[in-house]
Amino acid sequence: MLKSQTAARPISYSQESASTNLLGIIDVKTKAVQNLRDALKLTTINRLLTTSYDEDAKNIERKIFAAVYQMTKVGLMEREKREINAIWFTFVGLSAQNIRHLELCKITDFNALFAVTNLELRSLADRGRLDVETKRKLLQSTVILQNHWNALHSRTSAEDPPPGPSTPAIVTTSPQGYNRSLTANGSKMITQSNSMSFAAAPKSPKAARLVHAIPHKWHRSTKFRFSGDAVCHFCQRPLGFGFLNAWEKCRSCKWKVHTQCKSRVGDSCGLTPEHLRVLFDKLVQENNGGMWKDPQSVPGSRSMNEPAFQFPDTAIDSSSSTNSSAPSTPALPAGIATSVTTSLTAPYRSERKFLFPDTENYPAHNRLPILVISEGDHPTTTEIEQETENHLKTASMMGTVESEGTIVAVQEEVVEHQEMDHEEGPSQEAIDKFNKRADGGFIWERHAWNMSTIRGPNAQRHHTSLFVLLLLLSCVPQASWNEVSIAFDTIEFDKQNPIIGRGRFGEVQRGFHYGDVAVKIYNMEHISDHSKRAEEFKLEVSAYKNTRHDNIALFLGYFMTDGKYGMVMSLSRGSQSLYTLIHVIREPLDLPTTRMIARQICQAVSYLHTKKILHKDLRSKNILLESKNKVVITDFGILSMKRLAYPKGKLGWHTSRFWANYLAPELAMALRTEFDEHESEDFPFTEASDVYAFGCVWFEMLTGLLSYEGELPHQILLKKSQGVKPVLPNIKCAQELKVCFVGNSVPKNEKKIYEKIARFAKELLISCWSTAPHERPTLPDIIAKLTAVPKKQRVNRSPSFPVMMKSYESNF
Ligand SMILES: Nc1ncnc2c1ncn2[C@@H]1O[C@H](COP(=O)(O)OP(=O)(O)OP(=O)(O)O)[C@@H](O)[C@H]1O
Repeated sequence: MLKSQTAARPISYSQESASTNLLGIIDVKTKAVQNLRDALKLTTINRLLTTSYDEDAKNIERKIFAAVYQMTKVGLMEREKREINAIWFTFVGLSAQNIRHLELCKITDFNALFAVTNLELRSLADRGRLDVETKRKLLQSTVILQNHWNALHSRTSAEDPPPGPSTPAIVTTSPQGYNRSLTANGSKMITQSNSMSFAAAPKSPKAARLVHAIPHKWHRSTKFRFSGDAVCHFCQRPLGFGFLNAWEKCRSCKWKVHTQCKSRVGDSCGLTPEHLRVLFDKLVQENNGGMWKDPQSVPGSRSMNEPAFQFPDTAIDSSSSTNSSAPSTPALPAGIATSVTTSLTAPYRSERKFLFPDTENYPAHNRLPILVISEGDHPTTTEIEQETENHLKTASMMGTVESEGTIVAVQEEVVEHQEMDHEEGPSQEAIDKFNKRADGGFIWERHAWNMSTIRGPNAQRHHTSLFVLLLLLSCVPQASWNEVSIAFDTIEFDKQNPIIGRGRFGEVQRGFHYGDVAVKIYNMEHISDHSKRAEEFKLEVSAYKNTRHDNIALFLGYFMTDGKYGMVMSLSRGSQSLYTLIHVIREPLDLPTTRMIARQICQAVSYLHTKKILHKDLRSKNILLESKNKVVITDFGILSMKRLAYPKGKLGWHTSRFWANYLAPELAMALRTEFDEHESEDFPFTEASDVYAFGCVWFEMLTGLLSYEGELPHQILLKKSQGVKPVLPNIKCAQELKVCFVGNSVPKNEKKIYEKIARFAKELLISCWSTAPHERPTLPDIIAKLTAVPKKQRVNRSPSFPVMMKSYESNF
């Protein structure tokens, strides 16, 4: 039976060459690979992928998988893993181009292949424009491979430590300075998809569990709690409100528990953000080649408000046990499963993922952060609550993706009158704080945020410069602030049409001050201590004050008068942003224009980075069209988590519309449900997160669409946290790029150049969207690439381009 089938379906050329190539590797890993070669000889791809195959075929299949599995155990090098992966894909029927695409999407070995969910794989296949049949084969073969993998794993786990696809050695470093090497044995997969029936993975032997002992650092809260909604992480009962609550909070893992529950929690607090970062580096960047794992599978999910990473040894209540009756597979949030009701409290789940042993149950407080969209000035809390409620009701009723809600509120009158000191720089207190930081142990300060400092791992490198900057602010003769201070009453505001627009952090008015100017009046209500507002405002403005770049809105001066805090800048004549051009006027940009704008954005942001300033809010709305061949960027360094948390309430973050669309995955992962002053200081904005945002703007210019267009903010957060990248939709951009995304027919004689340009555009996009921040290109790299982009002989011009942008051909 077996022989006759083999004879009927000879191995195709590609399979033969696949197995021949394989031999090169196999020489070194003889025994294991010999099995694979034998197995490959016995079968054909068609049989492998048919759903109704007979017993013999199944046996052959098993042999293949057993061989592949064995092979992975013999300790392959990265290159070999990559090669085998490519051979496997060839064997499955993927073309070299398909394989290249998957590799670009970080599917370079089995680990990476198994780390993506079925849905993600489908999306990757769509993005790579795999034809229907190849896509089917890829999906099906992956499921089969994984299925066998699990079966083999369960058979061998008793004898060997299972080498499964997500069993990396993890090294965590604790603040106490000890290193430990952890091996996540017994990785487990769960499935919610009916189409997949993975063999149940066995529980790992007790001895192989991770041991994790970082003592909690409890401190008793003396805060007055307005809301009684927060629950004890241990017993899940309310913590209480007012002063009548007796609860304590761990400074490391942020668990809040009743005092009486504390003794039952155990003394292992899990992973601090620092641990998480190291762990992520190991898991995500090294093992998965940039693909985010499911937040539940790695302790990094702590950053999404999950509880500390608890292992069975330290399990604290029945709900965290695998034997618990608590549902371990809660509903998939909307946006992942198509018809699932939108739920803001839905825990993160995905179709197929690895879990560390005994960790799949997380308590119910594991929530997605809520983003309340506010346009214009700060809405009142009631408005926000009402809006959110309506929003949720609609979303849950419809079960579909709807557009974002918008709250536009009238600016509350600023009643406070404050004594202003025009002459002062930041206070001595602020400078002392920075001194302290420069001296020794680094403390994240709120000022550091607002000063748009370089964050995260780079901070150590940069805080000295920050200190220098502050020192300059204080030591430079007072005149430097005086020179740029403008008396409010010397500004003439346009009486007819004063307001240019309102943003989340203030409004921009048209004015005259020795020429036309734009005056941005800041909301400073998020600083409750009035005496600190001026200082805070100056720190924000200092980011502008110290910049001089052709593509950055020109700072002319500032004022602080009668509770009004404002900045005067050059008026961008069109008062039109890139956002308006792309999404309101809906102007398709031709390639030279796209390239020119992109280059100018990169130059400006790169300049900010050299000044140790992070933009933190780079998006098309903050890119103004200054003239026909010039853009300027604004709104940099203003965004802070404290601002987003205002007004305080039980609800989440009050963000501008589409804020989540531009948020780098690591930021989405770091976003918690509640604002915590100490945690938010550590929000990981970096140069790389600015590069990610640039990728989104690049995407917008290419496609005329926002990334994740039409999706609700929390769905976007969820997808980002799971490494699901936006699907490339139909492209409305210039003809030369269309070929890349939708394969439109192009003149034959220009096809090659079109393809080259398109490939460049796409690769730039993919690299900026790398999940691992360190894999994103730097801005100078991007500028170099943009400069080298192939040029087309004839430029397609957009006839309906706005007045200020008639032609850019001359630039190229
Ligand atoms: N220098 C400027 N010249 C002309 N128009 C400007 C200038 N700066 C900002 N604007 C316009 O003023 C409006 C409000 O800008 P602002 O930066 O306050 O908010 P936004 O970016 O639109 O919204 P948000 O900050 O909430 O995302 C925008 O339409 C923007 O294009």
